[in-house]
Amino acid sequence: KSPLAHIRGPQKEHWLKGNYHRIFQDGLRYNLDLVQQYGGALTVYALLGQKQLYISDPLALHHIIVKEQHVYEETDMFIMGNRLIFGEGLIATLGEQHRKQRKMLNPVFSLANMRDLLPVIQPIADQLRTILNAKIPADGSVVEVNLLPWLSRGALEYICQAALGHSFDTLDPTKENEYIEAIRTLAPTTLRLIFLRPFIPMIVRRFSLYWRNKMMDWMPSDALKNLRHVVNVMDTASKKIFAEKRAALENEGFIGIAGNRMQGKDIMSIMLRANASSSNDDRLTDSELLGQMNTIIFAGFETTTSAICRILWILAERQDVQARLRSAIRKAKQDYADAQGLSSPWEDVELPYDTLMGLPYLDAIVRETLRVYPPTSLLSRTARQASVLPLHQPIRSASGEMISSVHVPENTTLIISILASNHNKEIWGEDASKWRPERWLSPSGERLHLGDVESNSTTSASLGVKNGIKYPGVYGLMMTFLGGGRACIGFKFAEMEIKQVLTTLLPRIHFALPASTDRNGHVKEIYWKMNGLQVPVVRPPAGDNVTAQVPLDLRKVCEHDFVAN
Ligand code: HEM
Repeated sequence: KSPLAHIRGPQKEHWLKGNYHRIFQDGLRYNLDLVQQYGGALTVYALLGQKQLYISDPLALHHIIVKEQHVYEETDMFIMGNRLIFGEGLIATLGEQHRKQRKMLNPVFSLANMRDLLPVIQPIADQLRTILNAKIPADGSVVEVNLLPWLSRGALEYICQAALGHSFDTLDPTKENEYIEAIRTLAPTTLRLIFLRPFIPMIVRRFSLYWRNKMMDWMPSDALKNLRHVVNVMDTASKKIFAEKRAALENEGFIGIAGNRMQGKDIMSIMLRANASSSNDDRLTDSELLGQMNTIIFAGFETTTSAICRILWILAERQDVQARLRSAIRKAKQDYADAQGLSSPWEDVELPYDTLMGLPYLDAIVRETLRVYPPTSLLSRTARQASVLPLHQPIRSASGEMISSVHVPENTTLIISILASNHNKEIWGEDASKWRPERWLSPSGERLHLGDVESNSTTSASLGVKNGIKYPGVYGLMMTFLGGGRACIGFKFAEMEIKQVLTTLLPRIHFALPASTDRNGHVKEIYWKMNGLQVPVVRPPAGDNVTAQVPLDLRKVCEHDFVAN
């Protein structure tokens, strides 16, 4: 009998899909209810009835992602699938090879390098604002704009310029670029092929590249052929950029494609320089360096787009919060302009990195949104050997006794519930599921968060710590960017980008939920699906519940859009 048999969980709900359709598709409430009913460790049925563990207990997660990370690794399906698409980058390697890559790459994402990258993303955020402004009527009336494609194009441009030091003019839809199109279509294409993912390890192990290509030719799947095209385009483009940077490094002593603003301060250039000056043991191969390029761009694009969309949607709904945030941004920009003797309109003032990152109310809004609505809500791991997971909070077993550890058989798949961890009432309080940015602020409005990896403080006042128990997350002790050796390497970049976009858009643009009605009198109601990532759609009857979109009403900002002094 499986040691998992006595761990409780929901009944199988579909002979083929188990509970997966409820968990991964549209399942925010479903996921939270599971944990409410069964606790921090439960079993669920995956495809074809396989039992998996679903974990949100803080101590168990500490074991999975920190203490026994070598046991609980990414699944073969994830690693092999990513290797086929991205090459030998961070999300396609395990164990010692992954550790070596992180050793090289962690310093590349240092605070000092983020400071250097802020001036790169500022003009792009300005360009986005100019584009949106051009759509807004000058007479103060409202226009409905689907923000998703614009925020997504912006996110792609920030990460391409930051990672490659190269502009693809992504915000100009008239300038088509094959590489950008490939990156943009990658996620939807792989989503269409999700049913093939479980077979990837078997196919990779049994068939050579020649036969895999033949199988692709024979299979009547446009999505599969499109994926092969996308991968080829990404591969060709990344090799070309890589060769240019390598040549620049060798010829000129710094890396930078002619005409770029970066002068070798982009992520790839920093990485190439660090690699060139490292010892033989630490040095990454060309194929590993190349593998990071598309990985970083892909990992940093949809996630931040989803986060920015979510914040703007919340601000559109919560006009009081929008006004308070806009006022805080005005004050910060005016103060900075006064201190520097700047004469430009306050709306156009660019805040330096430390001021931007230190704005308390902005910080509270970003943190609270990423906590309550983590863009990546669920992750998988495989137990590479049998192990025991201790639990902070005991659970009731199928036979009724309370147990405080779970025996995990070798090859068990585990689901890490970032969502349920961030909603844990024991850690975050009874109102854990409520979006309340004030929880990150002291009564006098100062920043309260003490839980970042850089912070040494773990006082009892610290948010995210209860009686010494905390999640091992790198950001505010929440699990949004994970923790341990595979934590998100780009979380500081994501935070900077989100804050820069908000401080650029809010001074001139007012956001509201769409108010106009269709011919049947229905208003568009935005609903967030949970399909792996959080995806905004418009609910029927005004929408189709499928097409990803964020339609909001935009207008010029006027004086009553600020908090009265
Ligand atoms: C709000 C935005 C973001 C969220 C919520 C997010 C979340 C995450 C999470 C949960 C992981 C762990 C995945 C796993 O273990 O399977 C991860 C890994 C990763 N993220 Fe992010 N991320 C964001 C933005 C970014 C950005 C902007 C970049 C690049 C600049 C980036 C680059 C990466 C990379 C390369 C990894 C793989 C790390 C490794 O395996 O060592 N992410 N991210």
